[in-house]
Amino acid sequence: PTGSAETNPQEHDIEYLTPVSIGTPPQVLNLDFDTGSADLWVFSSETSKSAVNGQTIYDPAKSSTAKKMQGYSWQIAYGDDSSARGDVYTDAVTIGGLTVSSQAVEVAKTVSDAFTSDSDLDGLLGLGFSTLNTVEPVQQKTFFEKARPELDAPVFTADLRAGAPGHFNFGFIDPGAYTGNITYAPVDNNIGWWVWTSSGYAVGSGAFTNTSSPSITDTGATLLLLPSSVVEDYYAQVTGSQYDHFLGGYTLPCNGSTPDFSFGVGDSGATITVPGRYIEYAPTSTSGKTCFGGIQADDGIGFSIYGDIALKAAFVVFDAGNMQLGWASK
Ligand SMILES: NCc1ccc(-c2ccco2)nc1
Repeated sequence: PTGSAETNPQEHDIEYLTPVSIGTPPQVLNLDFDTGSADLWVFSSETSKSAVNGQTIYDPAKSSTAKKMQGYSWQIAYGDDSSARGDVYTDAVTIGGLTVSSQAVEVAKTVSDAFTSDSDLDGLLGLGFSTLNTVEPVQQKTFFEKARPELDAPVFTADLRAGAPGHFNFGFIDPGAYTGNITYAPVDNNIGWWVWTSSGYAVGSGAFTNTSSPSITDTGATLLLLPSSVVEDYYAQVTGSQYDHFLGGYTLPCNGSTPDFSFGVGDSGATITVPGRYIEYAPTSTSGKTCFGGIQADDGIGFSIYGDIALKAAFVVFDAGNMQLGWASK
């Protein structure tokens, strides 16, 4: 079997939400597919009423296939300081025609304010390695790891688009979704993320700088976070850019003249080019003249984070069979 689901950008492409059917009869929730975590959690009938603000909830009592995992619980905190916790059920979960009959569905009892404020997001679906899963007393598998043995191929792909619907596919690589070749880099899953080594970068039409940096590919992150040396080099070539201490990041004119950013994959010279307009991430004020930069520093994290700003420019293959990450232009 395979699965193919359309994923939709929220305002400013801050996150991408994908419809997921849970239970019998199906309850459809819009989830943030996150290769940077491994919990599938949802707003639910158990979520404190004051914390629900327009989200669609999953109610296990209305599902004939829901089973409570007695004594199981979960609690998660993300890099942006958002968090959630609750109980665990198993139920049927279907994504783009692909069904896992008994998937751990983590129902939220409490969520942090940031989730309450995001009325479009009904939960997250982790696509990181299950060693990151927070369920106790026994860690649970992700949807992909549960589906993997049945898939035509042990892969899933992300095809995010700037301001337009894209796709998450499971079990196959769509040859029509990319141009040129897919270049693969080995993945080290020891810390649970999809970790690979970027080989360098170029600014605009400038020379390529060879510099290896450990990176994670994170569909649940909005921006492209890179080593400060790279970020300083990039913005030094962006007229009118500056570091805004109040905002805690670089800003630049949103005037369409921002240079592209290219990053290297593997040592065969393959690169992915992020158009400069993607790096004019979002206006910092109603005047719309200044934008917050889509490229920021990865200081203090320990590796670079290739989030949606980079992913929008590529077709990405998460190949668990060969433990490798494939990048292609599109
Ligand atoms: N990188 C995982 C992730 C995804 C979304 C969110 C989030 C917070 C408020 C709304 O959304 N936080 C963390």
